[in-house]
Amino acid sequence: MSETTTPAPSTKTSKLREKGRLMSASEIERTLVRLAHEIVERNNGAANVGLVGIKRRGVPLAERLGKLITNIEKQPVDVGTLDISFYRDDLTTRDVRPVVEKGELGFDVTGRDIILMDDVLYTGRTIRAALDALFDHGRPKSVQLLVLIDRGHRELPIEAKFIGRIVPTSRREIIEVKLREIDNDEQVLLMELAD
Ligand SMILES: O=P(O)(O)OC[C@H]1O[C@H](OP(=O)(O)OP(=O)(O)O)[C@H](O)[C@@H]1O
Ligand SMILES: O=c1cc[nH]c(=O)[nH]1
Repeated sequence: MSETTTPAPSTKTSKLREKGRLMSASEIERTLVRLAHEIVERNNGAANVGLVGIKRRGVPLAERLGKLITNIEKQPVDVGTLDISFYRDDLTTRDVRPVVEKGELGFDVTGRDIILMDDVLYTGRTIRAALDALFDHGRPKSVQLLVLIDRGHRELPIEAKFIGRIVPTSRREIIEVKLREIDNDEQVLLMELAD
């Protein structure tokens, strides 16, 4: 993947201040229950569905949705992982390239209805890289995108089919999704770059 863009201000190099909480733990849970039902409804069940989470926070989302769908449909659902990391050329973050890390996805995606999932959808570049990576593993029948938060500012023609919450944002704002499996915390915060 050789592609450049001007990213959101990096949470790793910039001072951020909290503007408010967008979702609590119980709101995240209820949203995932709703999304599980939507996936089943729009795919006429889950027999051909496979879930693929993008590291890092797409992975616990995929695992949780896998359990929820299994409970609804009373049959197991395949859950896999794609590892997309960002290569930042310098710490001023003017130049960012999504990099696909080599590794097993976990199941054969060929002919399957794949629900690709991540925590935040912003420019769409992570998803674009994930789609390339997914097709390196096989040829799905369909790929449907699920995100917990859609914050707008797309730079590519990529849209989610399943959305937890649409949050209009400015480019100075950042969505921080915290999940207990990774962050030992569970909430969604709206942050802003401090002056
Ligand atoms: O639509 P995009 O502009 O590609 O942005 C969305 C991506 O940004 C975040 O990852 P981040 O780089 O913050 O890494 P992290 O998940 O490891 O914190 C988020 O988890 C998405 O994967
Ligand atoms: O606000 C943003 C933008 C990209 N990725 C995030 O996690 N939050």
